[in-house]
Amino acid sequence: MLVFNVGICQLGVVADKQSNICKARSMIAEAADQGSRLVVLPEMFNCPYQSELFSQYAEIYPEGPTIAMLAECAEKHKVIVVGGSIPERDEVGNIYNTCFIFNEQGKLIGRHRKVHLFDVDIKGGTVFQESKTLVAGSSMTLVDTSLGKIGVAICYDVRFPELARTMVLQGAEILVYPGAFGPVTGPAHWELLMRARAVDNQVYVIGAAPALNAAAEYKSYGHSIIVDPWARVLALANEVETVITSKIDFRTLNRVREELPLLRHRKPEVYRV
Ligand SMILES: O=C(O)CCC(=O)C(=O)O
Repeated sequence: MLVFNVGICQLGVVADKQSNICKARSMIAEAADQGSRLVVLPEMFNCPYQSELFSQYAEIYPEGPTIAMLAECAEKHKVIVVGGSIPERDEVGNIYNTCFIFNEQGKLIGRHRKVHLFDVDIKGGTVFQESKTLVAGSSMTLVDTSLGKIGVAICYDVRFPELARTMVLQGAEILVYPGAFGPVTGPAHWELLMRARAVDNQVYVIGAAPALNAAAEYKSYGHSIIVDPWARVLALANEVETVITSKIDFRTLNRVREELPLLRHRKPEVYRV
């Protein structure tokens, strides 16, 4: 499909899992009512973003109320749902930061387990150790959909341009990043990174963040964003709970790639380390 709308549900995550699920359900409906064919949720939308809580909120596919809600909403509203992320437990007890992706029939078409875990210690700023409780995924996630090829990665994964480039070289036309940047790196890097991945790769980029919850231990920067292949910001939230939408038009992507043929001008033989 050449032209369609996409929506982001920037929901405020609270401690009560059931409330998060209900909120996601109603915001997906709102995005669909506004004409979105692809609806994106934020990282860890059923659970406060705290390592020690991930196990308590985790679900095992195909069980679990969050996973069931995503499938139901996709089928009911006939939309593709990129289900942000939730803690996922596998059969041997490992926990991943996982995005489940459902098509318009409510069928699972992809599952991205966050590849790059957020283990940082920024002096005077953010300290986070996802690897204390999470296991990293080990593969790239590209899904074929009725709207085109979509690459999905999660939050800190956006800092690795190689991942985005590889997805684009394999045909991705939209890169979707559920994320949850904080108050330190958010203002400094969130929009920059989303626009950088768009301009580097001449793709649409969608970054979906939770709204700011002032009572939460980890405070999301919000600022969900939709960027076009010329790195223009098509829609940008502030920090409050909201649905944002924008039109995606693949004629823009084709024109940008035709006029400025970056991807054809690459010289991979020069880039070897
Ligand atoms: O890369 C950043 O600055 C933030 C990353 C993050 O919050 C995450 O990966 O969950």
